[in-house]
Amino acid sequence: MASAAQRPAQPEGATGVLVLADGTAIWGKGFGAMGAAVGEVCFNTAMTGYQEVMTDPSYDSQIVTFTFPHIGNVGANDEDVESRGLGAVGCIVREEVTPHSNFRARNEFVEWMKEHGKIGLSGVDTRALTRRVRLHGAPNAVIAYEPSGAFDLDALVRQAQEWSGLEGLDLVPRVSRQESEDWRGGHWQLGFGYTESNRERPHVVAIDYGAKDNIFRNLVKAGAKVTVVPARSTIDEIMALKPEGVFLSNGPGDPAATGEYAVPVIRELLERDVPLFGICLGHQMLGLAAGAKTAKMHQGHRGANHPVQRVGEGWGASEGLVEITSMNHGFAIDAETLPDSLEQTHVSLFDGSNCGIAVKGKRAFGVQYHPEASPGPQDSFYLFEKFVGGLG
Ligand SMILES: NC(=O)CC[C@H](N)C(=O)O
Repeated sequence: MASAAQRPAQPEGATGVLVLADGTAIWGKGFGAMGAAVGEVCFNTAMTGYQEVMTDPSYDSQIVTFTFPHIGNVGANDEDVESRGLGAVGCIVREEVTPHSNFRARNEFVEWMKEHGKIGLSGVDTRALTRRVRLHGAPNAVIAYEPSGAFDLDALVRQAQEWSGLEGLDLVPRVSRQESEDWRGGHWQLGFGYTESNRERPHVVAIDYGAKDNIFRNLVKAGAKVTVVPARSTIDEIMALKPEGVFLSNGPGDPAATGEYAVPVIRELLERDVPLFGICLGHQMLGLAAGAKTAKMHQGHRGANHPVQRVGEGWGASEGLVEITSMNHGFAIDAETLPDSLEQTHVSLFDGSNCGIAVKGKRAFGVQYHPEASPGPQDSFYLFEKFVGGLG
């Protein structure tokens, strides 16, 4: 740990700080909610969609460094959110947030951050921080905002050091719905907002491990009736809803730490030949249920421009098709551990890591990336059509 003497002095006017578990203090200007929050520092390379990123429940216990320097300049609205205020605990940005300029804005980003209890830090050399994450992996840290500028750095360092880290941590119970929900919202249209659907089938039961709302909107857009159920729903509770397919959502934390309640249910669904579609955490847990293993990545993949190649038979492999995708994950299925029952359908063109699996002989597949985008490109919508279109 860096001693107080090794740390650069607090600059004049600094009201925010990021303190890494190794004792490094990175100063800036605080905004949003006051206080301190612990999490893993990651970086996201998307140029747009900061509200969606900040409200993606998969980011629970993470502090997002935005590599794009101008964040907050389209303000905040009530529509571009992916959950009811869950998601990242804080964000780090290069430039100070300026007043918004956008016809859809209803609020300033700094006010919105405050209302959602999220801490912001601006004026940080985000290139240097991103480089540090790339070279040394994602550090545990505390982000803190105190308008008076009075910080107890030693206490913040201790807080960062005492945190368990994401590996082995199950965060799903914190973010999952506690009650089932009849989901009706469809896609968004300029001037109309979100559309509504009254379809009754095919019926998809979506297990909420910390889901992004746009996944449900995409299922609706693809023609499904969606019932969202809590993460700890039992196999009997799920089957009582007579699902024609079950969707396994994204979510925060370590997939291997959910093994006690989520993975056995997924294994049972597989045995009963229920069609399955998993995204991100749901994909990882589908892999675990089928016998594969997951591992923590060095720095993870987060952004809206990640190229993925289709390599599976019947998935466009022969045409060499590539999708540009939205990603947010720090764990991945280790392709070396895929059992014979699983086929690798997609791989990352950045590092060759696993990005898709299909269970041979069953209608069950998953992707590591976010085909619902939000933010990001919509190249992968075909996956929703493939899942919903194949039901019933
Ligand atoms: N977006 C997600 O579902 C993330 C899955 C998992 N928490 C990971 O970081 O890899």
